[in-house]
Amino acid sequence: MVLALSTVERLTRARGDLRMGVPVVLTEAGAAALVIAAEPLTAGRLAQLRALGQPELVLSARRAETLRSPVYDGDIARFALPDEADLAWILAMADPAQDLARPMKGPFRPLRNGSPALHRAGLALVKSAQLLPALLLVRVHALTDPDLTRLALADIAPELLRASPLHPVAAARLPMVASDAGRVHVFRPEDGGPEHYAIEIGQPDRARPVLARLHSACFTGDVLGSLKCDCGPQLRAALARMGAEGAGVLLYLNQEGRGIGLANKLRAYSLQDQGFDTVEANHRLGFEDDERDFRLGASILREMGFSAVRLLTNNPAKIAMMEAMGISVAERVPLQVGQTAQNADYLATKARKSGHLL
Ligand SMILES: Nc1nc2c(ncn2[C@@H]2O[C@H](COP(=O)(O)OP(=O)(O)OP(=O)(O)O)[C@@H](O)[C@H]2O)c(=O)[nH]1
Ligand SMILES: [Zn+2]
Repeated sequence: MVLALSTVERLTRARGDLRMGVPVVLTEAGAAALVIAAEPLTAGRLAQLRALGQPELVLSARRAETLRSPVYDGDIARFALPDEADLAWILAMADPAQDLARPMKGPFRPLRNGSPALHRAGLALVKSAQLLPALLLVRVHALTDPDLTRLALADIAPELLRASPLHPVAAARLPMVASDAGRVHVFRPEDGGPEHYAIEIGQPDRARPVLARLHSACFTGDVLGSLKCDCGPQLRAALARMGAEGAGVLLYLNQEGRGIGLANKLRAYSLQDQGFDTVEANHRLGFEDDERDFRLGASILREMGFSAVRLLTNNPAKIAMMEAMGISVAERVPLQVGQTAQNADYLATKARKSGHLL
């Protein structure tokens, strides 16, 4: 008997492979390519790739623009990998950490012939694995290695890379400082991705708009008391308000660093120490300003039986996404706490560039 894996199962496996530094096979109408993420690349794997053919380096357009290299393929850029390029060169192309100290010098050899479809799909996959958006691609003809995960181009559709349906797995009563009547629910996505949590306070009436907060994980702010952002005070103020009103629901979404993960957020913090603001830092790393999928929050709310919220937020994008997902926002409840000397510039940048309400 043959057990065929579903597309979602192969996508999840591919993300794991890429994070380990294992190549994945992408196919499209007879063409095939091996892709491997730049971040976990080793010298041994690089040598194996070179033995198979001429590797191409793929970066996001944002990263290529930072390197002042022309971009021919819209949101991505392809380069010939120079024969003399070693691991350090590839990492310096991928990671902006040393951009100022040791600027990368061109001329780079951008590629513009042939279809960039496999390159683009590979980069989306690498990014969804929360790795720096940079990869090597080698075109191959016949591929015999049955151990490698294979994906067809159609498997890497944007909707498949996003959060998959979530289901409740466990819940328990949790008395908290903010309220005796707390209950924590864990939701697990079908694609094996990170779990997300709902903290229910009291017994909110499902027939009326519930006081709700969509909180994105911030290890540095929530746990360490970082002064660089306002997340910790926002988390505690939201719970306190729900405790005072006697009812509410706070979703704790594991979308650390606006969806780029803690490692990349710390890379962004290092760039901020070099003088770039929070948005510029994300762009230099090759990410968009905000890589979160707020549909996640709406689906958990719906799963819990809520259809209308009084949303604690200063972010209009969260309100728009709730409405688009059929959760009506009866009221925006501002959440302005935790301003410090160290986060004044950060909050001002969010207001100026990301449309946050003050
Ligand atoms: N990439 C990146 N992420 C950051 C930075 N500072 C904070 N974060 C992350 O930003 C997110 C903030 O989450 P929220 O407080 O839910 O979002 P918000 O968009 O500010 O909206 P509201 O607080 O609801 O107004 C968390 O995931 C933090 O980890 C930064 O400088 N760079
Ligand atoms: Zn934070």
